[in-house]
Amino acid sequence: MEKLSPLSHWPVYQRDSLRALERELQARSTKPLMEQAGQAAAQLALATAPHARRIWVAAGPGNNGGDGLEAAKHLHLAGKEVIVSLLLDPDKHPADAKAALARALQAGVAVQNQLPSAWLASMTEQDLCIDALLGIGGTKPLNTELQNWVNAMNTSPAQVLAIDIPTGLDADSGLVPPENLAVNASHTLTFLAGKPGLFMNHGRDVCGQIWLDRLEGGLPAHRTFQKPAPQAMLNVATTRHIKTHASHKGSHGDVVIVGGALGMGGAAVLAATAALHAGAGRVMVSWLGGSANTLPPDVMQPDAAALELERLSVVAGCGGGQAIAERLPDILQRSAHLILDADGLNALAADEGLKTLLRLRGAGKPTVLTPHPLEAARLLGISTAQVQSDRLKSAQRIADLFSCVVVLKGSGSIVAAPDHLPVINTTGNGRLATGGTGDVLAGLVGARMAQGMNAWDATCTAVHQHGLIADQWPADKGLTAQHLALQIQ
Ligand SMILES: NC(=O)C1=CN([C@@H]2O[C@H](COP(=O)(O)OP(=O)(O)OC[C@H]3O[C@@H](n4cnc5c(N)ncnc54)[C@H](O)[C@@H]3O)[C@@H](O)[C@H]2O)[C@@H](O)CC1
Ligand SMILES: Nc1ncnc2c1ncn2[C@@H]1O[C@H](COP(=O)(O)OP(=O)(O)O)[C@@H](O)[C@H]1O
Ligand SMILES: [K+]
Repeated sequence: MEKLSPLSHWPVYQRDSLRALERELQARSTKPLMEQAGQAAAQLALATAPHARRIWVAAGPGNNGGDGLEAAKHLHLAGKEVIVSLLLDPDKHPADAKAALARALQAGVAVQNQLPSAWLASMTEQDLCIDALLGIGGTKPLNTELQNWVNAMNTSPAQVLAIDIPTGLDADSGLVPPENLAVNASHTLTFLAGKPGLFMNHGRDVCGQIWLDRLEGGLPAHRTFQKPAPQAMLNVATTRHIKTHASHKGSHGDVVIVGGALGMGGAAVLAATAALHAGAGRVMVSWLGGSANTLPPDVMQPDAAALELERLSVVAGCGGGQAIAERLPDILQRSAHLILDADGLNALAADEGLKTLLRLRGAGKPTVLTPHPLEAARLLGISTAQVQSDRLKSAQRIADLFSCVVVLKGSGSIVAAPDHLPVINTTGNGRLATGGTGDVLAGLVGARMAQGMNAWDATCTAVHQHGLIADQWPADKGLTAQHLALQIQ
């Protein structure tokens, strides 16, 4: 069993591929997967709620419920006071879950078909609820009974361990539909591989600490098998730019921020500060009508005409307003490396000519696009809700459309590029949802590219580091974009 950490490099599968993986693994495993899953859940329950006296297992009608029944059996045998509430649909009860029910009953587990309300009312914080209602088969809104059971878990003082995914959360999208509700878990033990929904949108809020058991314990040691391809990977190993002794400022690359229209100078300052602290050799701002007297003295302010874009990492669009559109044809054609952010992306979305120029840049002049969901929606000509309902696909579509590296920002940032498996970044949190943190990210990507990283590595590394700084931020100190930029190393 593995605990999710910023370094976890787990494969991530959507529902259909998970089913295929499950079939392949089940066919080769000497031990039924459900038995392994139930045992792992019981083990985690005992480790995370060691003083639990009472354990309530809410079990659903499918195989997720079967996992819960297996766990209940082990916990009962470990001496815990266990009640299983089983929402049974006898006609549809899968064979594995039926067998798990028989084993639990035989072991003496108390199984009933309703909420043990009085018993639940006397649970304490040390006790435990196990959510085995729905797993990856939960695709429809919860019916009233399921909602009542989820409510009982969410209002209990006891901890909640969700099996596979918290009930109510969509495994693929990470969304909880507005008319729905989801289990609010303290821990989630997921099986086989990561599911995209655990790491994005509402998933980040309802999963608590995430754990993975790949259920490979029953594979004969000498047998390997070709797994179906995952849809994404979590994180990638990050690299640091080391400044050698025998280097000078010219060795670490030059970044220019083209941004800061009148009244929006702060965005350019933030991007420049980030690039500076990330260790770029020289950082410049080319103003788009604004100016800021808060610009660090180490940042240069050259004339636009004097910029040698052909040898620069250009971060364009931060606080760019309408003015960026005029500069973009030149920037798109000449910049050595380009990071297009904010109003630069809005200008691109509105102009077919700019889109053509972007496509013409090709691989020789690498480009990174850093849209948030609304900017992504404009680029794709769809709604923000459509982007959020399949963040992996949306990021990949933009990457393929423009042959660029793309970061789709937000809860669970995605990095995508043509011919790459997308990466879901697991660092970062809601404290980043404050004005200007996106400008900081754009400046950081610019610095990493200036320092010689390719666009993919630079972007993955920057997104990871940006989120990690936010995760390590002191709980009693407000996070602002400016202070975030100052923390970059
Ligand atoms: N078959 C196996 O041996 C294994 C199964 N596993 C578990 O099995 C889960 C998937 O099992 P299933 O495919 O049976 O799916 P689930 O157990 O997630 O749910 C399917 C059942 O719930 C019902 N349902 C779905 N949404 C509902 C709603 N809104 N209101 C009322 N009923 C609803 C469906 O009609 C169906 O009966 C995984 O998430 C995982 O927990 C894993 O342990 C791996 C091994
Ligand atoms: N809920 C969240 N969880 C994790 N990261 C977030 C969240 N909200 C925003 N972020 C991150 O904060 C940054 C915000 O960028 P952006 O939306 O462009 O804001 P701005 O334009 O104000 O700089 C992005 O890196 C994004 O991924
Ligand atoms: K569940």
